[in-house]
Amino acid sequence: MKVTIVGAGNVGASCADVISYRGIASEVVILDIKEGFAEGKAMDLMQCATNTGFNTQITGVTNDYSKTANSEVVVITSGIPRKPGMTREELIGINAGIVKSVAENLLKHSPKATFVIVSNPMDTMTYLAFKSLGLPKNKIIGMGGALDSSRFRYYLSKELDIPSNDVSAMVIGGHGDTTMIPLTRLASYNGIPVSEFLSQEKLDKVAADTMVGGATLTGLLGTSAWYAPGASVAYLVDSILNNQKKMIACSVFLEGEYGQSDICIGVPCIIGKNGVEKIVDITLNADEKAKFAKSADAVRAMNGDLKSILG
Ligand SMILES: NC(=O)C1=CN([C@@H]2O[C@H](COP(=O)(O)OP(=O)(O)OC[C@H]3O[C@@H](n4cnc5c(N)ncnc54)[C@H](O)[C@@H]3O)[C@@H](O)[C@H]2O)C=CC1
Ligand SMILES: O=C([O-])CC(=O)C(=O)O
Repeated sequence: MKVTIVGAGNVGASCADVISYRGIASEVVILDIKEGFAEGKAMDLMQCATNTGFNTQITGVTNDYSKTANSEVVVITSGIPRKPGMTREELIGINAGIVKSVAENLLKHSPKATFVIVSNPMDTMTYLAFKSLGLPKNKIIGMGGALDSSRFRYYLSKELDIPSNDVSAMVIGGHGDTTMIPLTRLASYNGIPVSEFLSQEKLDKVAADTMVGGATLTGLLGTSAWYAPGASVAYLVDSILNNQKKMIACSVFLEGEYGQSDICIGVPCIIGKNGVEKIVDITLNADEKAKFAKSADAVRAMNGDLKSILG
């Protein structure tokens, strides 16, 4: 099973690391535009093989798309990350052109691949990929919800003083500081609603911390996060390649679900060998519905900036 990751930077390399370490794919190709960079990352990662015990073959290439041929999954992390004080949306000017050309090159060599879009602003980059590639909607998946949900579970677990894996919780909506919707009402501690254990004030603080989780890390690190993003992409790729049919919040093209159309935004999806196997259209309460509509308005406004690039 072959996976290509474009962008050998922080997120791309971290993703390749988790995919190989966990044996998710037999072959990983990392491609970057910077001469020698992907080759160097691949060599460094391959030199982990004997000490961590993996058998995945990792190859690095400089802009040679022929080496990506017949990948089952392609991951796009190429583009610039934000710096402290910036929003993800500010990256659109540079990243849109990069994502479009990278996606088109990948498609030429792997026409059957499922595309996973990571570059920010992710929902708009996913919409761009969907509109420019002409692939069926199940083949284009934006990664953001898996990461945001893991941060939500982290913040809840800290507040509850329990292991993260005992928390079940999901974030839907846009992958932006103000557009994410942590579904607090549905979050549970081993099946028991978290509202049984935490005050509304504490739950509101957890939701607010989750929404700015990426910005908090960008402030601390000087660039955006990579370990949890890389692991979240690997988790998604695992569900595709190994047909796990996990339910994961992903940015996907909607046609009426959640009252929205002609937009890519985060909703719960069943992810398997066909990419998006199913969109899980749950009933939101009035407050959640209003938040979702507002989030979609913001994402749609950002998509409007693609007019010149989509023609
Ligand atoms: N959706 C999500 O949840 C997350 C998204 N991101 C986004 O992922 C992107 C990458 O972040 P990092 O890895 O931290 O950045 P980075 O700067 O470490 O790596 C980006 C890599 O892309 C390469 N690149 C640029 N243009 C290219 C092209 N045309 N073809 C091939 N490679 C190209 C660069 O040379 C660089 O190595 C950013 O846009 C960031 O905002 C980051 C974390 C989470
Ligand atoms: O915060 C950023 O810019 C990168 C990202 O999307 C995340 O870590 O959630």
